[in-house]
Amino acid sequence: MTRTFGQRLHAGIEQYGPLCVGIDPHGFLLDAWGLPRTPAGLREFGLRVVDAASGTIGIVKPQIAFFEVFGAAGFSALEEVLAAARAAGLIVIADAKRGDIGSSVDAYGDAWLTPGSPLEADAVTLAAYTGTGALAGVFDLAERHGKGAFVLAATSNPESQTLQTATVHNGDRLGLTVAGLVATEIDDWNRSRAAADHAHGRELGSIGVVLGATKNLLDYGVDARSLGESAPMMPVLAPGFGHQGARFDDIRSIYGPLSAGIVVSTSRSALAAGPSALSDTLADQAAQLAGALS
Ligand SMILES: O=c1ccn([C@@H]2O[C@H](COP(=O)(O)O)[C@@H](O)[C@H]2O)c(=O)[nH]1
Repeated sequence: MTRTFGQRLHAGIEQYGPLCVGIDPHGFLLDAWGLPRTPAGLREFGLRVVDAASGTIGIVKPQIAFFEVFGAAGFSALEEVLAAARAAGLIVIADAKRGDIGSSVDAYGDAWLTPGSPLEADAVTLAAYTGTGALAGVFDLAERHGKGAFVLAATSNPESQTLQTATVHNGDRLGLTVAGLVATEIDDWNRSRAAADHAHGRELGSIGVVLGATKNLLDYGVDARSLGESAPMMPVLAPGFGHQGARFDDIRSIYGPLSAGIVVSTSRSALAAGPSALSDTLADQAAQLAGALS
């Protein structure tokens, strides 16, 4: 029986903690790492992050945009990095932020989540501007293959506020913010799947949301306290630490009970350590995180 993504994520967090390092080959980081700003540089950068993460933490998150810059050659480098990360037993979240009408977004699901696909990852990030219902085909595909997805709800950037705090003005979700609506609908999805598949007793759902750590979630209309009571609990991908200003010590106050299913993402604040110190830096960050969550 294929384990669900939620089960694999839960096991990974139990073993290594919730730290996830981004594979974000910014130009300034390639320079600092002594690597060229070319597809070969990206490949080397990605493989070194995989090496440093392997055996130290459990999750990596390649930022697809940096690979896309180089077209086919960038994607070829990415394919090697994804394969190496998965072969090392890391959980790979492709931060691709895909979204479209259902008939097209399904193809994104095929690309990122189908076993054997050149870009196979364990989970992909999605954007719900077309409505979370449009993403249902990807959620179904993910479930069939033991994969996952994280849907943008309250993003960490300052520009997100006006759109994501706009309120729903009709239907049975009247008064929810856009961020709250996405989080509620994803929570509902996980609960409906658990009900359909009760025998597995899942601890974490397989479809999660992105909730930026730089935000007061209640201001965005996301009630972490009530969402955290759901079974299975919706996993949360949490960017915004370090470079964007959020601190591990604030996790419990930001995410409340959702902290139990959180994936804590750091990119620049870890990667700035450079390739030879990266493994130690990740170990330090993982220890700080464990302290903050104890
Ligand atoms: O709301 C969001 C969604 C995604 N991200 C991505 O996470 C990393 C953050 O990088 P840092 O260097 O740790 O700031 C990056 O890939 C973003 O695209 C996000 O920051 N916020």
